[in-house]
Amino acid sequence: MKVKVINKSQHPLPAYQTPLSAGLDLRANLEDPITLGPLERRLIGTGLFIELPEGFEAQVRPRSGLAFKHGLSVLNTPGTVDADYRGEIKVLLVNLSNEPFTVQNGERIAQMVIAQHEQIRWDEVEVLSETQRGAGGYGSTGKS
Ligand SMILES: O=c1ccn([C@H]2C[C@H](O)[C@@H](COP(=O)(O)OP(=O)(O)OP(=O)(O)O)O2)c(=O)[nH]1
Ligand SMILES: [Mg+2]
Repeated sequence: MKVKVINKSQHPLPAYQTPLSAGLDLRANLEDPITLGPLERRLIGTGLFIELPEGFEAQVRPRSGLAFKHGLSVLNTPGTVDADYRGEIKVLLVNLSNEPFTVQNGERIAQMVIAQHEQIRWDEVEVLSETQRGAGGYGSTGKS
């Protein structure tokens, strides 16, 4: 599927790193490096603007390597980029470690997965169907 994109960043377009990758790595588009202290969060621009077809969203997710090695995550993961959004795609990065982390210009800080979704119409009723689970949740089925 083709997706319209405007690239105002200093970097190449996000690319799939392997043939079957789901995520396109997003690069920080910065004038200067940004240091995130412990528990600090920053909205980091990518310089990218996209036009998704109706029925699609882009999900902004953490990279597991950065999470594992440096405690870096995406605070609102999965971030939701709506198909009618025309602003810059941004990444809400958070440092969940005890050490400061410096984001360099061009660093791959998150990944974006394009996903299909439904829009619903409500069918408001008084009763829902009965199921084995019923209202059980939060560990109701036990551990083993
Ligand atoms: O990680 C993200 C999440 C959102 N957005 C952009 C695209 C999205 O369409 C818009 C609004 O996001 P969301 O609906 O999550 O935020 P909100 O707090 O509900 O704001 P709004 O009232 O503008 O919908 O912000 C990003 O660029 N990156
Ligand atoms: Mg919203």
